[in-house]
Amino acid sequence: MRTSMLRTLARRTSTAGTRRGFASESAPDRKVAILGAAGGIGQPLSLLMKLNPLVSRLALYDIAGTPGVAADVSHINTRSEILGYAGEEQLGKALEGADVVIIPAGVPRKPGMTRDDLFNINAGIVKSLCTAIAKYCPHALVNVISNPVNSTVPIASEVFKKAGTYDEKRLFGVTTLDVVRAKTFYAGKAKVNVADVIVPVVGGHAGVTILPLFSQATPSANLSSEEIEALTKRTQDGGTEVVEAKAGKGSATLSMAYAGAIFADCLLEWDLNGVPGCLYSCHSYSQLVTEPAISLHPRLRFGKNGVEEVLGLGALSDYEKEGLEALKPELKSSIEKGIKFANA
Ligand SMILES: NC(=O)c1ccc[n+]([C@@H]2O[C@H](COP(=O)([O-])OP(=O)(O)OC[C@H]3O[C@@H](n4cnc5c(N)ncnc54)[C@H](O)[C@@H]3O)[C@@H](O)[C@H]2O)c1
Ligand SMILES: O=C(O)C[C@H](O)C(=O)O
Repeated sequence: MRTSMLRTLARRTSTAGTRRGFASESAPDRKVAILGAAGGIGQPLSLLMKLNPLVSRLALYDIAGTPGVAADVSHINTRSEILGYAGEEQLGKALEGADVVIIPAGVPRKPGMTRDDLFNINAGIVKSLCTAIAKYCPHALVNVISNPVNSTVPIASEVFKKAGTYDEKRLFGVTTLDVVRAKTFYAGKAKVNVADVIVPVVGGHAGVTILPLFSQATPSANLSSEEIEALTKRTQDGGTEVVEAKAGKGSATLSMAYAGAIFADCLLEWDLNGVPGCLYSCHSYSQLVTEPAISLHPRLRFGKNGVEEVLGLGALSDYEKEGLEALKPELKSSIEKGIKFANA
């Protein structure tokens, strides 16, 4: 269902000039803030969020470079008003009244690095941005993209706990890109229409902590265990595949912007607008933190107050059961590292 978003957006924007071409005035006012908006992910994500008719105000914040991005994006003839903010002194204004905050701020990997190698720089960035979120928009839904996600989300939750604003139902690590990849790779191997594919992915967002559940993939296909293992490995190494192909010029940006945009769209439609009975079956890393097991659940049901129900893992194959046991120590230690940093 999510994959139809861009087609829908394209259709809506292509009818510009008609009443239907823009979000109706009756759609609720929704402010989305992107922190790190001038970066490799931030720019295409700003574009995609500008195309989303559920957004009425889009605040683009970065330490520098946002006036240009904001001027550029603001010329697109869609509903949202674009607000550009640069420099720490403008962070509060960027966040005030935000319903959804998306954080792609921070440094990306180069070949040979792990995501955890980014911790020293990105942990501090996420901590300070979340401190500001707690102050200026404590009830926002917060989507953390900055790596290492397995540690930055715990940092965010600790900051919010200290500020008294923590709501486990409103904080998300964006691992949607793993789902996007799993669907693409599975469709290619199973020779099925990618638009029809559903693959739950559980765990965290780094190497073996990413666990795609191909045994539950639909449409089902008769893949061999070798093929399933190869698909699993490719999904786990998808980020590295891009980092190596970019050869020092960063990591996934365009596919990440897409993944970040569809997840935010899901929250805007299903959570904030309370569309009933919807199930987002492809993500997430939520409600985690002190209890890693909780973060392993892939399916979330959204309601007006964020996550309303966390559904179970479903039946796992023996291979997936092994993968699940293998990922727990690394995920747990990354979570603990984040918690320790936030409380130091
Ligand atoms: N969760 C995922 O699946 C996923 C996927 C891809 C990348 N990432 C991560 O996203 C992050 C960003 O990647 P990128 O390719 O866009 O990097 P980038 O270097 O191109 O952009 C990062 C942006 O963050 C900004 N920034 C730095 N400090 C900031 C601060 N304190 N406040 C606001 N903005 C700040 C920079 O100015 C820059 O514009 C990296 O940590 C990367 O590892 C995560
Ligand atoms: O691999 C990275 O460093 C970026 C991101 O986490 C990804 O999965 O593409």
